[in-house]
Parts: sequence; structure tokens; C-alpha cells
Amino acid sequence: MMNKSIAFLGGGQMAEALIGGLVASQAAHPETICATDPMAARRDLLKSRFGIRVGEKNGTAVREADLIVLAVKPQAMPAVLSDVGPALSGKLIVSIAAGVTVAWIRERVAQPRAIVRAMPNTPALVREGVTALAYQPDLSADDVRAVRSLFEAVGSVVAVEERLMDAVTGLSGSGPAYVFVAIEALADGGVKMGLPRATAQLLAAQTVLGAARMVLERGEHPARLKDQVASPGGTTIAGLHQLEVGGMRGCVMAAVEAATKRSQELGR
Ligand SMILES: NC(=O)C1=CN([C@@H]2O[C@H](COP(=O)(O)OP(=O)(O)OC[C@H]3O[C@@H](n4cnc5c(N)ncnc54)[C@H](O)[C@@H]3O)[C@@H](O)[C@H]2O)C=CC1
Ligand SMILES: O=C(O)[C@@H]1CCC=N1
Repeated sequence: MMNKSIAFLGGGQMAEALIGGLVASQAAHPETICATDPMAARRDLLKSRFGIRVGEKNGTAVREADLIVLAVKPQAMPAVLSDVGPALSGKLIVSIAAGVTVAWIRERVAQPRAIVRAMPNTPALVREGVTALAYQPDLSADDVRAVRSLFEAVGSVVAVEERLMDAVTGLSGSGPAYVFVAIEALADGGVKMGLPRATAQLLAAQTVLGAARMVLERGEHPARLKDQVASPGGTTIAGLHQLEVGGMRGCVMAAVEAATKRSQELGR
């Protein structure tokens, strides 16, 4: 159980995924979580679905919590910080905004206890997220524990230098969207070849999940695992040939590069 009260400023998609994972894992009691959002529909959904406290006023939420998660869009960050900057004095701040740097936040808040930059992803909702954290070496052991347990409750956590956070954003932050497209495309292929949609979608999603588990649990190079599927003169190598003709590797690498560059732009 987390021993800190948490305020999420911004109750959108990513806050929902984090809150959902936190509540499901029982890492935090819903009463200790508060989320703010100007949209009544968002507040109502978060309150009814997870039993957390909700509000409209960022200042009130900040004053009542110790750990503040900045979960608004990067474009909304200047307005939020000019509103609550002074109230953030003494608080542990975690920003999940793409591109926004610790230095940029530090210029806009009065005397925070610490600022941690985090990049989670939406599979946090089902506790299969992955979060990269960038924090200063002088972050207290208690604050490291609090931030790590927030994100470990919803998946795995890696520590990176802050300069790598845009690349993380391009890969795992945005990555679930690429994988959803891949699952949809696999299912479409199955439907094209005559499978019912529901069967095709199940086969596609479980294939992605199983392949990912093999990489993580066996620790083997993906190329080796790929070779084990491809029989000489068989079906798989025929499919792999088409992926190479279509430029799948270059296309996926270019997607990570484009999203990384966009994250860098958002931080300027
Ligand atoms: N969606 C994702 O997969 C990920 C998003 N992020 C980051 O998380 C942040 C939020 O992204 P999403 O949840 O996708 O966006 P979203 O648009 O779903 O959520 C943002 C929420 O903030 C609310 N909001 C706007 N102005 C506000 C204010 N002044 N005070 C309080 N709330 C306000 C909006 O009404 C909205 O509900 C962004 O900075 C994004 O870069 C990070 C990792 C993954
Ligand atoms: O698309 C975005 O800007 C956010 C950041 C990472 C995932 N979604």
C-alpha cells in the first residue's frame, strides 16, 4: 500500500490507465487518490469506475496531496503550472507529459521537493504497463520508493537518463498504438483469408502476447525465436518474405524515430 496521497492533475486516458491499475492492484486505496479535470464527464467516469475523489480545482487537489502527477497534455502545462506553481512548494512532482523537461518545470514551480519525469503507457490499465523514470541522484529513498511503487503497481519500471526520455516516448509511450495497428492488421489478414472476425482478433492478440512473453521470459534474441518458427520451405518464411518486401522493419524504426522527434518538438 502506498503511504502517500496522490493527486492527478488531468483525468484523461493516461491518468485513467494509471488510476485503474493502481486501484486494481490495491497499491493505493481509492480514498487516497484524487483527480482533477475541467470536464464533468471525465470526473464522473473516474469517480464511478474507481471510487476515487474528483474535483475541478487543481489548487485544492495539490494542497491535499503529497505526490502530484502532472497528467495534462504538454500544451496545457504552462496554464496548469502558472495556476498551481506556488502550491507545489514542498511536493513530490511526477510529470508524465511527453517532451516536457524537468528544467522547464523547475522554472515554473516554487521550491518543489523533487521533480521526476516519467513515461508510462496505457497497458498500465491492465497492469502490463512499462514506465521509464528519470530522477536526480539526490531523490530521497522514501520518494524513490513512492514513485517506483506507483508505477510498479501497474507494470514494470526502468530508470533512464532524462536525455533518453524522448526516445522512450517514441518507443514504449506511443508503442501500444503501433501494436494495436499490428493486431488489427493481423486480424484483417485472417478475415481476408476467411476467418470470423472474433476468432481472427483473438488469434492475433494472443499471438502478440505470447511472442512478447517469450522474448521477456526466455531472454533470447527475437531473431533466434523467429528462426524457430520458420521451417525451411514452409509457410512462415513465405510470410516473412512479404514483410521484408513491404519494408516492415524500416517502417517500424521510422515510426519510433518520428514519434521521438515529435516528443523533442513538444519540449521546445
Ligand atoms: N495517452 C498515452 O498513451 C500517454 C500519454 N502520456 C502523457 O500524458 C498526458 C495526458 O495524456 P492523455 O491522458 O492521453 O490526454 P487526455 O487528453 O486524454 O487527458 C488530458 C486531460 O486533461 C484535462 N485537462 C485539460 N486542462 C486541464 C487543466 N487545466 N487542469 C486539469 N485537467 C485538465 C483534459 O480535460 C483531459 O481530460 C500528456 O502529457 C501525454 O503526453 C504519457 C504516456 C502515454
Ligand atoms: O501521443 C502522445 O503524445 C502521448 C505521449 C505518449 C503516448 N501518447
